Amino acid sequence: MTATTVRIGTRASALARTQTGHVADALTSAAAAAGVDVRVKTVPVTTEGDRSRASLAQLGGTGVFVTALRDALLADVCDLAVHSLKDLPTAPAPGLEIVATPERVSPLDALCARDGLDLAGLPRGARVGTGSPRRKAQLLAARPDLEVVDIRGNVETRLARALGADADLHAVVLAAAGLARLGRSDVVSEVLAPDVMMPAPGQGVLAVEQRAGASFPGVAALDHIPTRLAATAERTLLARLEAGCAAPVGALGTVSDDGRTLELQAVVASLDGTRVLRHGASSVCSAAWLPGEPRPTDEELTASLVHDVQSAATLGADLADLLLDLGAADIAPLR
Ligand SMILES: NCc1[nH]cc(CCC(=O)O)c1CC(=O)O
Repeated sequence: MTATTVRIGTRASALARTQTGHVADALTSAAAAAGVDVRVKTVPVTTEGDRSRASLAQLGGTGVFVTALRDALLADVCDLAVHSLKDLPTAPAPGLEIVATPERVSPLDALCARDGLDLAGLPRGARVGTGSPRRKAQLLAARPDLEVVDIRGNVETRLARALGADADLHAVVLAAAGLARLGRSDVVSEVLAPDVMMPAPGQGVLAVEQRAGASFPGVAALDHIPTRLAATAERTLLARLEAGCAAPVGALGTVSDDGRTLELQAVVASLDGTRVLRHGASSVCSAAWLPGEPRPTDEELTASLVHDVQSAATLGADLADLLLDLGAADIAPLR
């Protein structure tokens, strides 16, 4: 049997390489289970987001990590690209499609503080680092006394600001998923609950992107249905708010264990944390997929999946409309 070679483009950062490695391993196993011999070749790609020292807000946020990988896909330099879904603009990319969202790791944010302190235990006026307006707003809503410091850089650089020998901050806030993928969950002093720190839409979800219409063995099997439904609701909400990834907007979708309900919670906050709009809604799912049971075949899934994805999108759009009716655009700079 001849092996099919699949080229996966990846950014050079440790987080990107780890994420790509997870997907590459899962792809090789899924293809092998289907009786296909797949060799994965990793193609390194550099992006503006990796090169620049400017803050995310300065760079304009949306898409800085993504464009070079997408160009590589379109130029046929690679076959698949692995993105953090939360870094992907909500607008569809012409000529490309997201073919799989593997099972989500934790969606939540994590406080990494000196001396293992939790948020409530930080001293008055403590300096906490984050480059994210969403995290800043919610930190200030919980603890108005904190001094939130704008920071940038890869995960290790940011951790060093709070935990390194020359630390100048009391704590930093990072995505729990990124830390888990890097094997650095040991530095987490508190996983922040969504009623304190609503995560970014798509946080903790990986998106596997390809040229539209392409087909590589094993890739479709990487898709995790509850993850796709949650991500669809979160990202449709973000798109309907016309908000970018630098807007102070959080959202979290959760599929119930019986597969019958998709719950969506969302937060829109003012940048100084003094006003926080929080709402939730839910929709009914077909329960065609149940956690712990083997994944149905695509043929079995298609009709119910199309229906569930559509309901998830409607849930996100309706919750966004409700937030807009309640004054979301007056509270937060959405664009
Ligand atoms: N914007 C950078 C980024 N993009 C994805 C992750 C973490 C992993 C994820 O959310 O999937 C991070 C780092 C962070 O926010 O701490």
